[in-house]
Amino acid sequence: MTKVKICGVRDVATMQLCASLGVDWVGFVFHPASPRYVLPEQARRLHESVSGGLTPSRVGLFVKADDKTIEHTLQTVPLNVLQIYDSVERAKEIRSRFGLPVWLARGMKSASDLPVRAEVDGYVIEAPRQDGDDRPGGLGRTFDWALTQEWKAPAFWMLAGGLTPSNVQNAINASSAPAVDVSSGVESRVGEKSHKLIEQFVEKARIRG
Ligand SMILES: O=C(O)c1ccccc1NCC(=O)[C@H](O)[C@H](O)COP(=O)(O)O
Repeated sequence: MTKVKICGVRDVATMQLCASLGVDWVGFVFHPASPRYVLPEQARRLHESVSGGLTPSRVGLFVKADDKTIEHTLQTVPLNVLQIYDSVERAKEIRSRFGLPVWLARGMKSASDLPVRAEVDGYVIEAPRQDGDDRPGGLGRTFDWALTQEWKAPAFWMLAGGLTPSNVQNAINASSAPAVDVSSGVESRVGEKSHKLIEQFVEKARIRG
């Protein structure tokens, strides 16, 4: 079954919905410029609101964050994975310093942007940045999913960027992605998750193509 990550979770009700649906990962955005930003203390409260049962793994998103920021975050909320918007070298450094799996986000302009060696634990394969973007992800923008169809992925990866309940099945079929990641496509407005859209997305993503 295709795995699902719901990114940009900011409120208890959405966290609890993700847990009840058996979502595989939730993403907390620790990038202050994001409309989905959460403080580490908020993320801890979200985590505590579902702990005890079967809970989604917690992915922390960091954009060019320094060690101090990551350290403070990890002291406040237990994370399972660090999703990094930075260089391969910095991603490796973070992995060895904090001892947690690191996923590196990669924007796809062409198939040559696809990683050929496993430099980190996983890749979030998404749309490329464009001039004027105020953040590196969570922009609801797609790319050509067929780029990954024949790719021999060297490590775990997930497909991200512009996915919605309406296109996620096509996206999985076209890309052969083992996991999908969504934020904007399950929101009623930027930063506000829609429970109905999350339920629809999870259901569609799990249908075998
Ligand atoms: O969501 C943000 O505002 C954000 C800010 C900085 C770095 C990453 C951010 N989001 C990444 C994601 O939510 C997902 O990994 C992915 O890009 C899916 O985004 P979307 O196209 O909105 O579904």
